[in-house]
Amino acid sequence: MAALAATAPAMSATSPVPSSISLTRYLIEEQRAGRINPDLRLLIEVVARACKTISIAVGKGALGGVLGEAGTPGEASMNIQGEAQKKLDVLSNEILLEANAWGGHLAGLASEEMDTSHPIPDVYPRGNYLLLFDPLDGSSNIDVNISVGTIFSVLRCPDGVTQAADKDFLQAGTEQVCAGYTTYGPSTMLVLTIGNGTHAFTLDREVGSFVMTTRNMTIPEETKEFAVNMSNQRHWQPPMQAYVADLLSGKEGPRGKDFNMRWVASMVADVHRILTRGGIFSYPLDAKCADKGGKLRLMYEANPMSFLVEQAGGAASTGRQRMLEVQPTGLHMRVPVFIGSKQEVETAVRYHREHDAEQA
Ligand SMILES: O=P(O)(O)OC[C@H]1O[C@](O)(COP(=O)(O)O)[C@@H](O)[C@@H]1O
Repeated sequence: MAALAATAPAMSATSPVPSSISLTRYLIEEQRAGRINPDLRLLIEVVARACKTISIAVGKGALGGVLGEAGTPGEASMNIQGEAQKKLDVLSNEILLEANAWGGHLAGLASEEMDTSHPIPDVYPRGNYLLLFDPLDGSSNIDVNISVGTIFSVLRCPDGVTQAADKDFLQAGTEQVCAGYTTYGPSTMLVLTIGNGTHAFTLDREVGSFVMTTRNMTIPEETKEFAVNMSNQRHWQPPMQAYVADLLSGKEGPRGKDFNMRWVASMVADVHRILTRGGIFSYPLDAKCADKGGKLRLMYEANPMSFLVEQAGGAASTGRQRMLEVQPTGLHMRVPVFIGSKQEVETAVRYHREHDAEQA
């Protein structure tokens, strides 16, 4: 499947789901339709199974002794991002590495929690795909029992490469063949795209399998709901200041309507809300993260979420460029993020464009 065109599939309204279409049945039907091959189907099944294991660990919480910081008292364990790792960050990472090492579908893995890409041990067969993941997104919410999640993205390994190196992962988001996230909240849900719409599956804990609960998630083009960490406002650039000031000025202001705000501080939870009922999520460039190019990671967070949102009729941008067309310069590259209802993302982009034109 060549680079993703800029258009999502013809949007059919969110379709009611006949009873009990399991993830396995959905993937087999997609394979029969020639939209995925057996290797990618099995890779998705392996990732889903790892997420079930993570869901059990997250669900145990303090009873499982998995809350709190990793490392030893007084010596936190830090990741490549310079962040103190939580026990569940480390455990989720290990679960995903172990589950995907021996499957034979991968030529390499890359994790938000690891400095460099992870080779497939020589003892195991290798495959043609590259898997990238944020093993546990929303870490700051783990110990306070708020939804967290796992985010993943699949790329093809360049031809002729059997053991992938970091450079082989540096492909634009348009090259993704699959993306998804699992959110560990009141229920555990897997949201997935292989480039044929975005679909939601809920974990049936009795049966132990993911069952489709929404086919063709569709994001309303317009919204009255925005998500941003307002406490960063003083650090924002002028176009972001102007955009949010107009949002907050309500129906008396230039936007002519009242907006409501939500901020879970777990990207998976905020984006899941947007995929379910619309909205815009933004983590703009601000003075605190300007030296890094942004707060959120392109490869593990922005790209997979952008593929899912575009496939649901939404849009995703850095504020100045379509997210999926950004050329990665490193595994841990960070970007500003505007994602969600199409017209609202286009409006946020327009504030940046007009500001840049005035500065030119
Ligand atoms: O702490 P802040 O500034 O509200 O940022 C919250 C954002 O950071 C994140 O937690 C970053 O992700 P990680 O937890 O994977 O580091 C996002 O999930 C969330 O949207």
